[in-house]
Amino acid sequence: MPDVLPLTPLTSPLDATVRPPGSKSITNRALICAALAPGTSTLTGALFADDTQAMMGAVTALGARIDQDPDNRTLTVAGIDPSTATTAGLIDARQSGTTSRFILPAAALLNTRTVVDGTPQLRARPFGPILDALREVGAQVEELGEPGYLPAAVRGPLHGGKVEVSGHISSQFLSGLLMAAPLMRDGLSVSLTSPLVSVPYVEMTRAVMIAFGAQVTDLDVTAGAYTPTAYAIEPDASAASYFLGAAAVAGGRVTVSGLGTNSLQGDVAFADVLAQMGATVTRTPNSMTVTSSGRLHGVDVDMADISDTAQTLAAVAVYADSPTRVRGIGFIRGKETNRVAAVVTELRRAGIDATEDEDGFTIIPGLPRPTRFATYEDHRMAMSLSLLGLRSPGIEIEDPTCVAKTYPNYFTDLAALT
Ligand SMILES: O=C(O)C1=C[C@@H](OP(=O)(O)O)[C@@H](O)[C@H](O)C1
Ligand SMILES: C=C(OP(=O)(O)O)C(=O)O
Repeated sequence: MPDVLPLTPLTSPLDATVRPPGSKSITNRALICAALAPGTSTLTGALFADDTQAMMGAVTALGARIDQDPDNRTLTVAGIDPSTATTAGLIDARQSGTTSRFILPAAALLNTRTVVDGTPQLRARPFGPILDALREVGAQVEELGEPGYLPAAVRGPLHGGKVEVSGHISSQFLSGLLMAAPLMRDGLSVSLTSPLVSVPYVEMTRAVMIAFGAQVTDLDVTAGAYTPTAYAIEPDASAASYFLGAAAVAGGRVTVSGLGTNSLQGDVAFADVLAQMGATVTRTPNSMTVTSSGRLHGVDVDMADISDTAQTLAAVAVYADSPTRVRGIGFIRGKETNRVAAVVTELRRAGIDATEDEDGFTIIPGLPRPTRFATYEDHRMAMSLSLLGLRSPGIEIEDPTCVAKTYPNYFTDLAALT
């Protein structure tokens, strides 16, 4: 992959079927549950990318053993008994929010000290709420850098019981606590101290936990154990947004296979936003299709539940016939980069009238000029802005390999669409 990737606009409408790689969020949840289930679990359809390699390294550090079979997208996991396991002592969560926020409570189940750290990008993201909650449930927590940030050390065991956690910064704190909770002495009952963002991810957490034999109702988890399980992981719905967005931008039809009406992922609702913009969306139990003439209307939409697709929408909105306002996503300023500022800055450099709002952004459609887009070490900046290259000449993507965080073959799969 070159340092800068030039893109060539399509000359005819799309007519393609694509199956994105496995869901990052489901893979990393299944890895946690499998690692905490004494015995052998098999995960099929798994994602092989930087974020899931980070999680594999993390659970391995806690004593789980993983056999990777990338050709068959399968992981075989031999889980641990946290009451007797010992840790390798240091976990590098790399750039991965899910790995870091999910492994902290899991590591804190063990009666030995684990340090969790990550890249400078991850060190800049918030951890205060989960570190405070872990103290409340019995962990010894050391904040080794800035208070409320990585690196941090944790040591258990955890008595569990009642705990409060905020919901407005990230749902990952809650998901991480819930997944460790069956192994806490008293189980766990969580109260939220602020409104929850990314709600569908918590529903996903419960679904994966239940598949591995946990007892969880709403935010209450009963003490018990995980059961080793054979678990099938569906394709990544956030990744699918780029291909569905491609159909909207370039016109034509794109079908995403493996993501149907019963998906665990909230991000499948991105297709409904495209429908509001004028595209046609059809779903079957095992696929979704977007068909578009390329003529789109702007929308006013709250994306607090599906914020990983907000940048995708920003790219699509450039080609609508009226402005698009995205609300409810102020918290994405704390993701891989400040995503509100980054997307607005890059679209403005392309001559598009985009503005930052307190809780999101507004995009006034226009004709993008040839632009070399910066990507801020954010896979979603690269994948979203690539959609402009399908319709407008002279679009280039800097540092295209940053997509390796969740989708190493993205640009190959994008090229294969045509
Ligand atoms: O739980 C998860 O798997 C995720 C939750 C979301 O994060 P927040 O809860 O921080 O919004 C999402 O952006 C992230 O990509 C994956
Ligand atoms: C926010 C993201 O990832 P994470 O929080 O898991 O690092 C993402 O994949 O867009």
